[in-house]
Amino acid sequence: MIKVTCAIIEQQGRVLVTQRSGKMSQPFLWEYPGGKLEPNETEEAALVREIKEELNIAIEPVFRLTSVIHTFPDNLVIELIPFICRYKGGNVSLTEHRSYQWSTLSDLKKYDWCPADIPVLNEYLELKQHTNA
Ligand SMILES: Nc1nc2c([nH]c(=O)n2[C@@H]2O[C@H](COP(=O)(O)OP(=O)(O)OP(=O)(O)O)[C@@H](O)[C@H]2O)c(=O)[nH]1
Repeated sequence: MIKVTCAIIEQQGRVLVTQRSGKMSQPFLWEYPGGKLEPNETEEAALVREIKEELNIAIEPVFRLTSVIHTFPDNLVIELIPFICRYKGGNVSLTEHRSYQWSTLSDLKKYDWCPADIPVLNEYLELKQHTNA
């Protein structure tokens, strides 16, 4: 099973969402940016590294949500490990993705998400409803 970290990056009540490019697997679907853990890397370190590589911004992972085990049609299995993250600085510049948006919470459900991200989105919105954080 491949461990993949992903970041729910918050800034001023909005969340950064990214669209996969036509060259990637799951082309044009939306996701939380992130990527695979390297050997001996912590989840948090992998996420900070991937976000710097993919978006050129600095983040701080703050709160881990429940991970999601997802099996793709070709039998690839991933563990998607989400963290709510604080945006620390830098301007977004895309190196791999097709596009990005700072989405309001109420718009998040409108995106065409990677299937593995749906339970993450639901848990996140549930948490936000109950904490008002
Ligand atoms: N980064 C990221 N990957 C996700 C999400 N949801 C999801 O199913 N994945 C899947 O997790 C795997 C690892 O993501 P990745 O973005 O590091 O993949 P990669 O470029 O190294 O390889 P690949 O795109 O050729 O598969 C991919 O198969 C990707 O489709 C998500 O929210 N964020």
